[in-house]
Amino acid sequence: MIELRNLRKTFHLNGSHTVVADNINAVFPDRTCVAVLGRNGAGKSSLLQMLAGTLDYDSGEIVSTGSISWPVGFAGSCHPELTGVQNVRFVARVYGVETDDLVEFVRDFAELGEHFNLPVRSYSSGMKSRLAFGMSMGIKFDTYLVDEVTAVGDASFKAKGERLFTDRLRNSSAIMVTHGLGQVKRLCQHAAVLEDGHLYYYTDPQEAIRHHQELMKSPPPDKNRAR
Ligand SMILES: Nc1ncnc2c1ncn2[C@@H]1O[C@H](COP(=O)(O)OP(=O)(O)OP(=O)(O)O)[C@@H](O)[C@H]1O
Repeated sequence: MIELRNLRKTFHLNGSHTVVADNINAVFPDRTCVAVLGRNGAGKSSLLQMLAGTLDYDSGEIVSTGSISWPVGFAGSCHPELTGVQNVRFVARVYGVETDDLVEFVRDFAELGEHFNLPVRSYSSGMKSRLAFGMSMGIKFDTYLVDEVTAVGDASFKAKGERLFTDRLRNSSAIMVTHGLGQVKRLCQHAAVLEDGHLYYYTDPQEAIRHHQELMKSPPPDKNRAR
């Protein structure tokens, strides 16, 4: 379970202030996959980073009862100068899991071939995502944070990724940022919409999708206005 209590986050850049979380209160329950929808720039990735503990917030609290993954997404969470294998070994040690088991799991899942033994800086963005997704899914977390990454690869790879993710969801939760509404319907039991610093939480994903689609018809709010 993860609970947000009056979570507030503002970015300050060149004299402008962007409020991405305006005193958000929400509970993400155990063993539930929750989609986070919202327009570009709403603050979805920032929210995942705050949940992972990699981004500070201004005020409020994030209370959690279990382990939380790093946010798995396109923005590489791997060291570019290390090979795929070295990155996996490093992560295995950090999270205290059996190193060889995780290497074999990721080798099998990510299908990187020879690249697995080459520096990550030589990978395509899809390869990096496959490596990061494989590493994350190879470790048993109570909550997986996923940022669009299941959209990576060709149709058969996507299906494979989704099967693995679905398997993990039997025992874990996930908070998944996605623009893929089909995926929300297939994978998520709940969904939330982030708009103008507010998080609208729905126990029926269809309602969240309707809300999101309605919002997308109107221009974005002025995030820089004083409040
Ligand atoms: N380090 C930063 N400094 C200043 N502003 C930032 C920083 N990081 C993000 N922002 C701004 O905060 C807002 C939210 O960004 P974020 O990446 O969280 O949005 P998002 O909903 O994930 O967007 P997308 O759907 O495009 O990926 C954007 O306006 C972005 O420009």
